[in-house]
Amino acid sequence: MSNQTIIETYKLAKDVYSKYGIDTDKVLESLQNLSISLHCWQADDVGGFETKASSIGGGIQVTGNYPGKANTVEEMRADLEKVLSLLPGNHKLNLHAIYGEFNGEMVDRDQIEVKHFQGWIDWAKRNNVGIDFNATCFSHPKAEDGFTLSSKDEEVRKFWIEHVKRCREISNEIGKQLGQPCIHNTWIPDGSKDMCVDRLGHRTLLKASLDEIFETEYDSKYMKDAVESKLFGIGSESMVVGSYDFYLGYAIKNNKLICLDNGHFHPTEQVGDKISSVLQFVDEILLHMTRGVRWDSDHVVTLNDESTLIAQEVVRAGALDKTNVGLDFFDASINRVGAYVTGCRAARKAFLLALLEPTDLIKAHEEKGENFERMFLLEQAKSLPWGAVWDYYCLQQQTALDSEIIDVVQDYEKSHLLHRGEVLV
Ligand SMILES: C[C@H](O)[C@H](O)[C@@H](O)C(=O)CO
Ligand SMILES: [Mn+2]
Repeated sequence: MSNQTIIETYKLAKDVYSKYGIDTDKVLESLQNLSISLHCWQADDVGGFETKASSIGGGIQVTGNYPGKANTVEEMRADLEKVLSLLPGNHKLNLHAIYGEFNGEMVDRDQIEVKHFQGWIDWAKRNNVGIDFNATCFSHPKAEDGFTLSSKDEEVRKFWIEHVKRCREISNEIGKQLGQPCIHNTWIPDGSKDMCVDRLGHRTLLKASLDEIFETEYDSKYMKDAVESKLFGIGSESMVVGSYDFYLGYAIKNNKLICLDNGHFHPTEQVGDKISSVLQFVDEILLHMTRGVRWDSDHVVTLNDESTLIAQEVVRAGALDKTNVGLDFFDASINRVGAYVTGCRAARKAFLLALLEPTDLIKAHEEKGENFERMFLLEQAKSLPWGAVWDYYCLQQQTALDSEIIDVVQDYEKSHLLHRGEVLV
């Protein structure tokens, strides 16, 4: 499609939306202000750059051995730069602590420092992105029995407390250097495969660990804390210490962000439905947008009912400025750059659709009890010409159109990904 056709089609779409009271130019401004945090771990199957790499643990699993995994920090940065070039809008990079540059040194998790992440901070400046950060409390010998911050082994618990404290300190420094808040998210794998009778004991220990970790207060200009719950993991099917009840209570009481990962709930629960509830009690939320498929919480995001409802509920609540959008998926069975591009573009499309929704009109019907009319308009909104608005946005942002993505990703696969070492699973 020529640029001229895209512009003309956009004008027609703009006209259609204006009849529903929607100003598409304003919508695109809001969409541009939405920053999406791109998780680094899709590039290398949650491997990281520690010298003594442990295999992935903590109840998460990556399946597949598609060629082209990023094996070095340079390869990962090249992939991320390629991905960013194919995404419209603003972004952050979401780093895990295992992605430091340790230069062949064995640096254990309780020893990490800002200097190990300086290369990423400089890279972020060059690429005009912010950074978010995560303690890595899994894939480590001291996490092998399934407990970290809630461990009854005091030495193990102290080790992980020190790790998370250091991660918060690093996050604060990242925020200072980049001049924007770095969200530090705490997710731990702790849980039990089978019936655990001392749930109270483990949860009491987790609370005590978090209280100790959060004793140091940082300026929210530079760093903010989030806590992430989970329903179950592989090997923690019967009890997860950091459950939703636990962390929602903790976040409300201690003024932390609650991280809502939509792969971490029962499949019939809707994270979209939780947003207007939790926002009554917490100032901000962190989203981990993902796609749960049966037992797996981490398939690539698509524009499905779930991602759509999440975005709609954020926008309907007027809560874009209270919502930090992150992605969380890892699929090693397909081209990883393609996975990023699909997932991130789908997440942004969900927000575009939500911003284009004629919510005031629909609400007016709802308030009159006209529920057929509400349902019909919601259906109609699905086929309004939002694709024309998306294409125009991509053009405006000087990034590839959907129709160009497959070729670009295939070219990169041929020129870069296929020349990398074999992925051994
Ligand atoms: C690697 C991430 O920290 C991890 O996916 C976490 O956010 C999670 O969702 C665990 O299931
Ligand atoms: Mn997550």
